[in-house]
Amino acid sequence: MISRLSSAPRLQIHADAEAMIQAAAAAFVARAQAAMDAHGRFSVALAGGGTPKPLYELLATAPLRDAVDWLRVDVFFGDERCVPPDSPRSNYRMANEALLSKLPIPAANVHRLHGEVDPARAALAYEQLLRAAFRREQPRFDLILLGIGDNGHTASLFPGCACLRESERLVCAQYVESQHEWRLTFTRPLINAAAAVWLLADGAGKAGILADVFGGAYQPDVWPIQYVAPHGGDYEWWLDRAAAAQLPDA
Ligand SMILES: O=C(O)C(O)[C@@H](O)[C@H](O)[C@H](O)COP(=O)(O)O
Repeated sequence: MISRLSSAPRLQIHADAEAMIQAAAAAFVARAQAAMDAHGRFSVALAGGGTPKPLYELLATAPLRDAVDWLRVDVFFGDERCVPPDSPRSNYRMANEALLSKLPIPAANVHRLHGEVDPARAALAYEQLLRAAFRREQPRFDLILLGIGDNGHTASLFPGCACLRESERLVCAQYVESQHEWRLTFTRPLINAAAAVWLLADGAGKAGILADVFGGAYQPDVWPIQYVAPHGGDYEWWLDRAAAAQLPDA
């Protein structure tokens, strides 16, 4: 099966979820160091969902925690539910509990999406913050982490959402019918400008949708992850064998 994606990802397939997370954590540390060597700092956008949580926990634990100069890391979020930061549904809360609160990282380096304020205002404020932080019109993250839902959504780019068509804005507020809630999300132009985009997925429950979006028809309004195609950046899928079971040569 050949990928019909406009930018085919490099597949990083590991025996199980634990091995995948360990390899991704080691690669995260290497990428952070490479970015710092190249331009002094490392900018990363974290994903929500359950899959990256063990990655965050591993990065928060020695020896990996001590292998990164966290003073030179700038942390952002690729999406957020419109809830307060102490909500159990908050992506910030999960990342803070699993990783950020355990690191010697200055609070000023951590930039959360404000899910507790008016969604349109929160999206605009984050976009302005990004443009100021990157000091350029088109911010280029060193690394954006993503997950995938079994309906093909990624970040909070859900099937059929108007924000899928966004070509100017970096961050959008979107009412997601299927979730009955407002979300804040990075847009396609921001994701695709990144130096690296990693999709993390594990478990048999992700095998069908991964095979569909990899080898099926190109229909990104149905499977929004198909819009991910970093131009001039690396695109990698970090998978365990169960998630990769229906991909070619897996
Ligand atoms: O806020 C979120 O929930 C997300 O950022 C979302 O896009 C997530 O990455 C996928 O739904 C996969 O979630 P799992 O890792 O829990 O399968």
